[in-house]
Amino acid sequence: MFEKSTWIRLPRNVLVGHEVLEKTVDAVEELHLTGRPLIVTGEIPREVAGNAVRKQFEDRGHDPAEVLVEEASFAAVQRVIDAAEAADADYLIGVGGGKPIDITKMAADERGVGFVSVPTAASHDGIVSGRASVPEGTTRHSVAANPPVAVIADTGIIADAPWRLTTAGCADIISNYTAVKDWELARRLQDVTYSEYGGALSRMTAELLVDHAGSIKQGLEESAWIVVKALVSSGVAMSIAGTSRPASGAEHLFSHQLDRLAPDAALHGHQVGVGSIMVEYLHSGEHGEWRDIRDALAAIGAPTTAAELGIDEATVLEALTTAHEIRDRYTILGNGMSEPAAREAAEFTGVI
Ligand SMILES: NC(=O)C1=CN([C@@H]2O[C@H](COP(=O)(O)OP(=O)(O)OC[C@H]3O[C@@H](n4cnc5c(N)ncnc54)[C@H](O)[C@@H]3O)[C@@H](O)[C@H]2O)C=CC1
Ligand SMILES: O=C(CO)COP(=O)(O)O
Ligand SMILES: [Zn+2]
Repeated sequence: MFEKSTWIRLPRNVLVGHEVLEKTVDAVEELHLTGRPLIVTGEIPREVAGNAVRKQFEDRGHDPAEVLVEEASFAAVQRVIDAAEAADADYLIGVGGGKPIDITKMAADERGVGFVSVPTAASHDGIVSGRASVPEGTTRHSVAANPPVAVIADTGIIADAPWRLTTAGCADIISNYTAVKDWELARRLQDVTYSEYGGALSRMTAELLVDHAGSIKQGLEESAWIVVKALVSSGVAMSIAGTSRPASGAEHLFSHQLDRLAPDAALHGHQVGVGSIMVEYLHSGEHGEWRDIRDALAAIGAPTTAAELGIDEATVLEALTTAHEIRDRYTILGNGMSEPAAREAAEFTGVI
């Protein structure tokens, strides 16, 4: 008897392009979201877009409340829930990079209200996804949450953001290559549920981005367009799969461990990119495709070494040898790498 079922949650309105920020209220009204919004943002994103969003709602007779968050943590989620309760907010608007957007996503889910995603940087593929990534103690949760009901990605704002944020988003996409390999491996070895569509979409997104690498250039709004479209596509792959697996394998475990060992040393996307070089080496050996990953990262100007990340050799090795402990997710790391094996992989690939 056929007993499978799936529930794919996707955003309804996805606006990407020039000056779409001005259409935020239109996109919200079209969804019949009514009542009071709570804008969740950080210091910089507030300047870049939050204040403009706030004014737009005020001009249209809404009365937005606001709360600032800077870190991805369960305490920050609780602060946003408390702020939403105090303001009697009917829906939430996350404005910023990956952290405010993840926090907004979880707080909205907890309160059972809708949320709108307003990315101010193309730095991560959580813009559209129904997942949030939050550290807690020695572990890192990939939390299921409802995806945004609307996404407003203004390519003018995103093109003006520091270039390193865009290269981080590209690297987050390039890491899909190894994430999908880990997922396939987990299917073969552990009978983990695999989605052909989620895997194929994720891999195709990385391939398209690499094919367009030559047109991804600093200051060009068209580059922001290419990268945001890829981030949307990668987020949809996660939603189709119902897990972050299509976009998060051993290279993400490595990055999550770096976040613990060297907090705020480097951007999420840059860390997963460097992780991806080594993880590809572990998958396919010295003659494998790790050089292609390294060269694709270098072509868009993302870091390919520990030194470029600003992280020392010992920390890289500790992150590699302990990454498998971060969560119960089977990857090429298996039950863990020995220190000599980690050193060999990091040295052979030129990461250290
Ligand atoms: N939910 C999901 O599926 C995913 C979640 N993530 C999570 O997202 C986070 C990483 O995202 P990031 O954006 O790197 O972190 P972030 O939100 O900390 O942003 C990085 C920095 O860029 C600044 N910034 C943002 N927009 C700017 C602009 N227009 N101009 C100048 N500065 C600007 C922020 O203030 C911050 O200092 C991590 O917590 C990661 O785990 C990453 C990928 C997928
Ligand atoms: O960063 C991610 C995809 O790019 C997802 O991270 P998690 O697996 O921690 O949810
Ligand atoms: Zn990521």
